[in-house]
Amino acid sequence: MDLLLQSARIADDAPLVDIGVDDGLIVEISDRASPRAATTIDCAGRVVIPGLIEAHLHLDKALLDKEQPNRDGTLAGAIEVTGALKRQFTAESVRQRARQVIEQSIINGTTLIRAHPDVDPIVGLLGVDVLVDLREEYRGQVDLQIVAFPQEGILKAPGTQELLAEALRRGADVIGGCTYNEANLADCHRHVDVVFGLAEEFGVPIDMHADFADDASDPRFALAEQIAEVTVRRGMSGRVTLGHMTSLAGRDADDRKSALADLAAAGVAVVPLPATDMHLGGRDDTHNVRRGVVPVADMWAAGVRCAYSSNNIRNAFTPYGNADMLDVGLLLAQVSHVSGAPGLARVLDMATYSAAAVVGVDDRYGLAPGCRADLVVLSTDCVADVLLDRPDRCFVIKGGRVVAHTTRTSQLTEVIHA
Ligand SMILES: O=c1cc[nH]c(=O)[nH]1
Repeated sequence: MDLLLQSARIADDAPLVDIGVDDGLIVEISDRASPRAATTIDCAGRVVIPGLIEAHLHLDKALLDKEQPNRDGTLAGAIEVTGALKRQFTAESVRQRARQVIEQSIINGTTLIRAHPDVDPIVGLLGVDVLVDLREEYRGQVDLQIVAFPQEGILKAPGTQELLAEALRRGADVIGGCTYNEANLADCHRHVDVVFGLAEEFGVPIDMHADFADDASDPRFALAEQIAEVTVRRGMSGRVTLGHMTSLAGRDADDRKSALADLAAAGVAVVPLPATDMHLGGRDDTHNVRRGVVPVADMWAAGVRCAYSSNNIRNAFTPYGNADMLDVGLLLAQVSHVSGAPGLARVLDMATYSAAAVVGVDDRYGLAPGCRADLVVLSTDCVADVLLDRPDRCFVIKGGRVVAHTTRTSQLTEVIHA
């Protein structure tokens, strides 16, 4: 056996287990596995979870906030500032910033990142090319999926459709979209058609930014039902994901329920990005400022497959973040009025099992014999408290190999009484 995790907590209502790993896979979970292993980690009752999945991250645009912040805090402001900064991007600058965030992610227990590099006439395929290289460089430490993302629109930025096709030829795994950045509703519909056409031509899944606005009063930001209909008609159920979808929060309850029912029936997944959605949303509200995050309890009730993610790290879209999925999960819980063990477990599920289904790697994901050994040992002894405790990622294991560990120099902390 290559690796043995002894005395691991994988459920609060069951005894501790030993987890045996061989050849990159979990081969045994039992109350006492054979102690013969090349490497043994004594978990001493600490929680082990499957690797965290960052389902939506703009690595190419990370860490730009010191260069130029977003002056008015709006989505339009973020696109404008970043559009200007993009003109100075070089392969080296993108690589260096992306590497920093990839390594932060690994240290924080992420074992798969779905990255959305911009593809447009400003940057061309720079981000895609750099990420294709980084996908190889980090193979075995973290899996990278690459989404070709038309941030500037497709109809609005002529030449983008051809660049998207070339990105897929050069190795992008997923076709992206950005419906909200088209000039009118007809172009939004054409945008959706182009994206589905490319998905069919290249046999790839779809992951679009859509309905990113405070409310759905402008039909350009109310495409949920149309995308659900196209998904079913074009036989793409289970292969379409939509990021943001914040305008769902601004619809009245019945309308939202109906849109979510359509998305669930069509097998369309939704990924809220709470740090960005809250930061950019509600900017015109003078009182009772909106939270601007799609209500997760309604998605759960409707049966919509969902994940959450960081989206951006420290740039004009999101001037926060440490690429830490547990941090973002706690934010999502707080923003969404989620409390109690069952609710918090569902939020954690959105970063693990449900996220694995969203990005299409759920076949051998999890804590069971036969699953890939992508695991995180946390400095807490209670599964229900994983989000609340903000635990250290003591060991991060990718494909059965320890790829990061955090060692506290002192475990002793105490209050000094007068
Ligand atoms: O369109 C968007 C929205 C959020 N973050 C981005 O990078 N792009």
